[in-house]
Amino acid sequence: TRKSRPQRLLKAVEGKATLGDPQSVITAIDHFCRHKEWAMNVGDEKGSILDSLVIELSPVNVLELGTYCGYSTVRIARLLPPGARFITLEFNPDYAAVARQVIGWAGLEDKVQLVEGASGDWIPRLREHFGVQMFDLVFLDHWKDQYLPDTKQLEECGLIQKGTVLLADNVICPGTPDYLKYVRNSPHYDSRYYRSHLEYTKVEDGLEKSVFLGF
Ligand SMILES: Cn1ncc2cc([C@H](O)c3cccc(CNC(=O)c4cc(-c5ccc(F)cc5)cc(O)c4O)c3)ccc21
Ligand SMILES: [Mg+2]
Repeated sequence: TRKSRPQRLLKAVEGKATLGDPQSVITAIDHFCRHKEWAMNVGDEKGSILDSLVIELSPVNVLELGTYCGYSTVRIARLLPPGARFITLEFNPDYAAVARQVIGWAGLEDKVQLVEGASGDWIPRLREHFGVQMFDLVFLDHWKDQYLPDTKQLEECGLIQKGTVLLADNVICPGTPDYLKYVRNSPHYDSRYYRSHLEYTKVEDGLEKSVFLGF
């Protein structure tokens, strides 16, 4: 059977990137998606905004919802301080299999814990299973209608505390209207929109950064 898009993307990494060099993995994926076959990675333009926020925050505990092929996982993990803990949740086993290899090519497997399963099932178990108390940064990039329920569940589980930064991809395209309304209207969040473009296109999209102010 024909290879899947994630498998074709992985082939491009294996053919172009240098083993153990995260930047070459990022460059190989961006080149493949811009010139060969579009894929829903956060991409280079929004990725640069993500980079600057990770560098500024220097987070110790990071959660990513929606690994896909591991592109944003590599972007984030390559910038984390030693001893940081990074959990990324992926429910699709084919995506998870490709992501493990992409993360491995970047030489970042020791910095990332890829957990196979759905966010809603895992969020209530992160504290006792991984001994994590709270997250400094949560990157939301999974099903767009899951951003809001998962944010509420993270609040209820005490995994979002004063200072936690939520960074949401695709708040314009495909769009996350209910989530956006919530974080922008809630007195408990200080929210800001970083205008950009849908990965590898001229279509408007952007990232929403929301800092939890405490209850
Ligand atoms: C519950 N749970 N827990 C873990 C978990 C993990 C997943 C998967 O990683 C997964 C699978 C399919 C879709 C997504 C969401 N991503 C998107 O849908 C998206 C679309 C576009 C776009 C934009 C314009 C188009 F024309 C087409 C697609 C651009 C983007 O950047 C995207 O992120 C995520 C799903 C649910 C999960
Ligand atoms: Mg996205």
